[in-house]
Amino acid sequence: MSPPIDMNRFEQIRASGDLPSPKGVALSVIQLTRQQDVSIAELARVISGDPAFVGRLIKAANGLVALSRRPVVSVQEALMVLGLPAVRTMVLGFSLLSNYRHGACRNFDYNRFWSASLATALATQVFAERSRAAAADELFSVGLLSRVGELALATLYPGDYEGVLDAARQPGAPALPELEQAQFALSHHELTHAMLADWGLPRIFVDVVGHVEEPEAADYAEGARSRALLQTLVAGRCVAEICVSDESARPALMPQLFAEGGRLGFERDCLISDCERVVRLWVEWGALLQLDQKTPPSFAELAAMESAVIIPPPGQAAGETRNPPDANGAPEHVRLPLSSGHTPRVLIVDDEPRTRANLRGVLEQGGYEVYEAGNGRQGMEQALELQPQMMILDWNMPEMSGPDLVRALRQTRIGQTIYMILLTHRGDEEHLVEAFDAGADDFIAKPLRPRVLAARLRAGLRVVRLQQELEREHEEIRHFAAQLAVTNRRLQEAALTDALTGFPNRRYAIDRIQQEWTAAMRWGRPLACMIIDLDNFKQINDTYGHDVGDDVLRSAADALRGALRGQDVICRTGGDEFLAICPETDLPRALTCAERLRAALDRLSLSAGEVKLQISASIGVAMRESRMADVDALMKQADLGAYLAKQKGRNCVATVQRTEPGADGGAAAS
Ligand SMILES: Nc1nc2c(ncn2[C@@H]2O[C@H](COP(=O)(O)OP(=O)(O)OP(=O)(O)O)[C@@H](O)[C@H]2O)c(=O)[nH]1
Repeated sequence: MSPPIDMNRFEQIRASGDLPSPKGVALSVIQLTRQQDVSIAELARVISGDPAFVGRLIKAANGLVALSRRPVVSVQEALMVLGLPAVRTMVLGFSLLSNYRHGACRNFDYNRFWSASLATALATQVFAERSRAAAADELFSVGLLSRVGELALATLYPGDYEGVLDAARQPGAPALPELEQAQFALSHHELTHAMLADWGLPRIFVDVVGHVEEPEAADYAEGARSRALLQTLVAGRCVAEICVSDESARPALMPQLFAEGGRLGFERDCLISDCERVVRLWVEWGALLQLDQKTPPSFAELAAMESAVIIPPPGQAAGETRNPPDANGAPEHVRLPLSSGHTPRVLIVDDEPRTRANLRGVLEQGGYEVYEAGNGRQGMEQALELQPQMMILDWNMPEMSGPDLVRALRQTRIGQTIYMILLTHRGDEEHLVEAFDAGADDFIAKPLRPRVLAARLRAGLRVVRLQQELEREHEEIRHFAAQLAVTNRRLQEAALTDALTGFPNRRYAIDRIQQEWTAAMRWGRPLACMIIDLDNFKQINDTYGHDVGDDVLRSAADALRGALRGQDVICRTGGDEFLAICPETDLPRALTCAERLRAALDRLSLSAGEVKLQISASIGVAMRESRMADVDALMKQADLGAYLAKQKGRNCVATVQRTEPGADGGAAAS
């Protein structure tokens, strides 16, 4: 049973028009894929209007063929590899990612949300290859969208959701879905479920996603596909949680990952190697999507230190993982500028107003922007909110001592880079060691001497500036690497593409048919190919000029593309010659397909100015036979077929192989 959804409530929300929804090219692609008779060519044309999506689609397709074939380089090929349902959901996911990467809900960390969704997508995909729960390509998108209800609530009700997220963070607060129900009469996972159903995702995925927050409540039978799917997705989310958590919180999440992996029947080593692969993909994808990611985890190291002692954050018991920090866990959304050109921000945390006033005086004289907090808890909140470059903290304070605050902050991503100076009345060795062990950068004994304090701050500032410089360089490198990846892909694509028709070129064709040959040999599967040679094309060039010849070639390519089956690959191998590679195809089927291509060219109506042009092609067809030595022998047979077709008077299909079922040799013309 899926969780109950108040559809009236959902309809009201949908009617508001504010739900996250695909836009632009993505919307056109989704509408096109709903049509029964959409051609791959038409879809590829629309997709090519969004270069960012082209890159992501090709990368996703390569993720699937990486182990078995040469890289996918064109949109057409990517569409063939992925299939329409997967492409549709993928377009949806990427469109939402592009359009909803920022928003108005201040407590909702959009970057963390997408970073976690991406990791879920990749982990679910990688695990699915092992668990065989579903086609890995579809699971990528299901993973990417599996928490879209959270984004929807943040988009629909930014102000109210801010309050709900805040309330959920308080110690002893009810679970987030309960708070959401109370506020909006709908929880985020119910909304996810309703949105996926509304977008037309396959029923099985919608149901499974509906159960992912409470898998134990799902009553799927042992061995059922839904059960395996749900388990795969739950394990995927577990990996994602580790990826987006602070380094200090990660070890505590490992036992849960091992438990989920165990439920899937994965050996510990296989699980870890899968997770390491997920991390590599997550880093690559994160750069491509320009997400600001946490330092990637090493699952091998985390597995090795599973027994290490974990210091729990305040208010949480060691090993407690029931409510791990989620996309809304830490208020990391405020990214204040870190440039060295800006006035450095200093936060003073001290419960004595007089000390704060003294410090403020010294700091303001030094040109710092000064903020104050009167106790440790406020200090924690303000540090995360303001992201100061430096903090001066008193040792003894109510609620949370200075060293405890330093320790807690060092566990957060923001707190790791703040330069922290602890103040104390005592300057003995024991205090000094304790201060540095807690994670402080410096230590000053009271009473404060303004000149000494100013000198210490200047020294600290040098460290801060160096850190900022490093961070900026990292940022530039990340950005540069992402651009380089895109440029490389474009170059690779250009090197293997025929500029006139957009088809893969001869170089690609030779590689590709060799790979299909090897795969067909290995698995004992049929493989056919055809050589399509336009008839009397020289005459067109000679009579109407090269430009008209080019137009004819483009039109012929479009006609071939539209008439070809999804699994076939077509390349331009010469001036007026094309090669179609047809995996899993025997000779009779290849002949039928060739006849369809011939008819498509014959039907073409072209013109050169006022003159109507008629074109045709001679097509030679051949199929792999066990006696053939290599792929060249196959191509040779197809060539002979094309020659035979020319001999027979052109505009026809021919083969030099026997066409009776089961024939594996001989020579007969069709
Ligand atoms: N317009 C144009 N013509 C090209 C291109 N590449 C090759 N050609 C021409 O294509 C023609 C191919 O002619 P042939 O190989 O003699 O064959 P055909 O005229 O089609 O005759 P049959 O194959 O015997 O039917 C030549 O005239 C080439 O110059 C190109 O990119 N654009």
